[in-house]
Amino acid sequence: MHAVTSGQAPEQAHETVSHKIAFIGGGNMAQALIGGLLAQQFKAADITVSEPVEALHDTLRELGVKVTTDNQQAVHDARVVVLAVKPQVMALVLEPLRDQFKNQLIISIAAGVTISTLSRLLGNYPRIVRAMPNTPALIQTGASGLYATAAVETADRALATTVLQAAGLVLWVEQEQQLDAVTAVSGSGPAYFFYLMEAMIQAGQDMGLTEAQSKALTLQTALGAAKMAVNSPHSPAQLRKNVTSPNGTTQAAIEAMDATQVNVHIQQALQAAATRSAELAIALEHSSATVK
Ligand SMILES: NC(=O)C1=CN([C@@H]2O[C@H](COP(=O)(O)OP(=O)(O)OC[C@H]3O[C@@H](n4cnc5c(N)ncnc54)[C@H](OP(=O)(O)O)[C@@H]3O)[C@@H](O)[C@H]2O)C=CC1
Ligand SMILES: O=C(O)[C@@H]1CCC=N1
Repeated sequence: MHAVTSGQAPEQAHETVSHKIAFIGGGNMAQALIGGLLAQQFKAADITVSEPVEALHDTLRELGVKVTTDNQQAVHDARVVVLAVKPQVMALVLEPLRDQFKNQLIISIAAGVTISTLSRLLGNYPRIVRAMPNTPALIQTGASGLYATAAVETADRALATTVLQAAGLVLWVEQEQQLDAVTAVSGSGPAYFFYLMEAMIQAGQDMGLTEAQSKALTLQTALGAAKMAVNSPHSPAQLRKNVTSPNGTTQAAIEAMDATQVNVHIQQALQAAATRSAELAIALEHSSATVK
């Protein structure tokens, strides 16, 4: 795997790039990525979002971007097209766009939709990068896994890196299958931490704290633990041991987690996410319509 951390993008990315970006689908993940782009060097006037749900238009317009319901119009002048619709509707979305791509780099962020499926749906259009970002993109602390076939040129890889780097960490994988693992770890990952936060906030309340108190303590602890894990030379395992005094309170908590094999359940949960990603890939491989 090749990691490209956030910060200065490769030099090629800044050559003759107009940065005109079209998003097909303007939901949660598109909005998160747009938030990251706007916080970096990208101009709102260069971003067009095609989104059929009128209720989302005001939210999108507040970001300053152009909003349309016409996918063909959105992709027409774009240099980069981000496919940000659900995997299940990708075939329906791409069918009318099949002949619209001439000079655009396509970045698909849809879980489980393979390059071969995208390429087939687009009449063998070659300039496709798959990316798996996550919602902290909104605050430029996202993490994205990227994959492209060997046919995709360096300049297009650099451009994809530039776009996703606006959202945070970029990491290229060498095999497309690894995107299933990326999806399980970081694509879906924010949800697992929110799930843990929900449980901790509830536990604090059950033990006598107010909701506000428990929430404040839980969120600050999550922030502190994440910052320590990112900045410390020690592994997460060592940092955990540092909190765990012999026969103390943390040991009691960890023993309770080990007794019910919480770690095994977490591994099984991530495996389920990766399996679902692979299932979507298989279901969509020969599809020309919607898939469950
Ligand atoms: N949410 C996340 O954390 C992440 C999501 N992803 C991927 O991003 C993609 C989008 O996910 P997310 O943003 O959560 O989904 P959302 O449902 O929030 O956004 C997708 C939007 O696309 C709209 N849409 C449906 N059909 C079309 C069409 N024909 N043309 C244009 N837009 C259309 C949807 O409208 P409607 O509601 O009417 O269908 C919806 O508003 C998915 O493929 C997902 O796998 C990747 C990484 C993380
Ligand atoms: O849940 C999903 O399918 C999408 C992909 C990764 C995060 N959300």
